Amino acid sequence: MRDRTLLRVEALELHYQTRQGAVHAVDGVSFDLHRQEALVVLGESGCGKSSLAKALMRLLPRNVHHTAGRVSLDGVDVTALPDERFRREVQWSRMALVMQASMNALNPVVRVGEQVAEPLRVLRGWPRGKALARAAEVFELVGVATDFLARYPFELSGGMRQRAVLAMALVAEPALVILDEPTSALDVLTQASIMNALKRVKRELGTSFILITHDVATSSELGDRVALMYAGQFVEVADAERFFTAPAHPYSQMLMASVPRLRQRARPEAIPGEPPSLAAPPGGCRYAERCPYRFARCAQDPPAFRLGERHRARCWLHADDAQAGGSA
Ligand SMILES: Nc1ncnc2c1ncn2[C@@H]1O[C@H](COP(=O)(O)OP(=O)(O)OP(=O)(O)O)[C@@H](O)[C@H]1O
Repeated sequence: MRDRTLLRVEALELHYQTRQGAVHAVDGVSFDLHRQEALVVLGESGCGKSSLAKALMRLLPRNVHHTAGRVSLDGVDVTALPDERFRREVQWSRMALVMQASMNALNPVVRVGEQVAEPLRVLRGWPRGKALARAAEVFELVGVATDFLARYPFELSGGMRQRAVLAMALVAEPALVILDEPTSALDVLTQASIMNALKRVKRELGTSFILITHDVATSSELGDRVALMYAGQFVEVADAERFFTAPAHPYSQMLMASVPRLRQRARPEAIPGEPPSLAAPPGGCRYAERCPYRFARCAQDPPAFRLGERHRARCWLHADDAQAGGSA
């Protein structure tokens, strides 16, 4: 039987060089992603979500200070591949990224259909007609009428442009698509309809997704699993249902309490304080400063304790509940 695990990430690090010193944007992130599974990476602005996407895709800016860790796709360690092979065999063809605000990055003078078909021409060398025919199919899958293929980006609404960008990422049928804030610039109805289109893609093409967002409502739409990121680290990874109903980490609990609900008497709570600077992250637990349960042990860096099947929380409060196999 084929292994269910599509992606395995172990101790991934990405630090940037800045005038203030090294910024620890991704600092020891580990997780697994199964085939046809959607993992939501949730976190406040600046916690390192986009950097994680860039590290996975190896789209690194020039001021990288240090990278480390291991990324395996389909059981193959892709971190070991030289850049040229990674670009040829992995980037975009097996693992694609829809970057933040990419709907504004479509080429204004090229018809949308040509742009959606381009990955097939470049990556697979398909002739124009065949690539356009496939682009039309993917267009329909993400909810765009095929006559839009002949239009220019300025003739499309924001929602349609975002779907075109999704179609471009999906057209070569990568096993994994990373979506960085794919709907944050759109109105709620358009957001909902794009989320529905993504669910259809997941079902029909069997694609796995990593959905990056700061919005809890968006995350609950598509996510099978949730990873909560704080100051460059994953503080909790759990099944979505577990995360939304019984989160284990104090930060996850505060985050859930800060989400306004329709039938709620008590006012949603804001989380006091601010995340630490990633240029000088504190030793010990990075959330300790803001945590109401802080105790002496939090001065040491907590490992990710294993609380159940594929459930981990990086918090000393769970040291005693951790299952055999302990931290990981
Ligand atoms: N090229 C870079 N050089 C230096 N620092 C960077 C660079 N890119 C990002 N950072 C810093 O790294 C940290 C993480 O940034 P990142 O964009 O990954 O966070 P994010 O969670 O995606 O935030 P947002 O939701 O606002 O996009 C921030 O402190 C940011 O200022």
